[in-house]
Amino acid sequence: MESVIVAIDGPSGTGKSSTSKAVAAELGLSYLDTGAQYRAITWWMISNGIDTTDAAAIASASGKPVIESGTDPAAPTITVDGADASGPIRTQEVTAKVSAVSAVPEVRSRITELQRSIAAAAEKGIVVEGRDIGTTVLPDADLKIFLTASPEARAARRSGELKGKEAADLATTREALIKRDAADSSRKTSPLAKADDAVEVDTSDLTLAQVIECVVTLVEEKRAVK
Ligand SMILES: Nc1ncnc2c1ncn2[C@@H]1O[C@H](COP(=O)(O)OP(=O)(O)OP(=O)(O)O)[C@@H](O)[C@H]1O
Ligand SMILES: Nc1ccn([C@@H]2O[C@H](COP(=O)(O)O)[C@@H](O)[C@H]2O)c(=O)n1
Repeated sequence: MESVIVAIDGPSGTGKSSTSKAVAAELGLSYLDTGAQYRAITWWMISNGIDTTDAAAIASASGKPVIESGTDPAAPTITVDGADASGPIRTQEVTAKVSAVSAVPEVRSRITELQRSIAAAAEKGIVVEGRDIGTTVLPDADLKIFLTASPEARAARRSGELKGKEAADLATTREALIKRDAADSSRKTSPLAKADDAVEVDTSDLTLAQVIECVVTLVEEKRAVK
């Protein structure tokens, strides 16, 4: 079977990671979480005392960390300078600072190059999820999906996920999602945006299983005409 490249973009909490992992596993493809890479570089900046509001300092340090992503959808990995970063990149501090770090053009060009090389090395194909995959990273992807969902649905999903850990109330979670999306959509360099040729799927009233089935069908249709 021919290799296939699938780009899945959308705002925070729309189901990109869950859907992408499941679709890749079902179709025998690799999987890349590009948000984890931006979180990893943000974590490195914080750990190394770099002021995440200082774009010049971030730009000059952006080439230093070595970030590696494992692309098995059953067990994706992320390391920074050889150390497992999968836990530390999910803290609220990293979530609050990642939009500022990922807006710096030098960070984006470095991470974009890394993403393209990972996609090119995926022999059977890959599902890559993020914010600018269809518009900038892989504009020639075979299939582009843009997932959306209402802020209410997304906040409810996130609150359920955080229960008992760093849980916040629904309204606070909703505001935080909206704020992060606004920052990601308004940055100058490759903002969060739907590619003109992307298929938009509103997941607000769909179960995760329904979204996965929808995307698998779209990939199979593309493969059939390749
Ligand atoms: N269609 C759905 N129905 C109900 N819950 C869902 C659905 N899709 C995803 N979820 C749940 O919502 C939460 C967020 O999903 P996920 O992490 O996949 O979103 P995301 O778009 O990758 O978010 P982010 O960009 O913030 O990483 C998870 O707990 C996931 O299980
Ligand atoms: N292609 C991408 C992917 C992510 N980002 C930035 O990373 C943040 C975290 O992403 P998650 O998917 O893990 O929530 C996101 O808010 C963006 O700031 C990006 O810029 N481009």
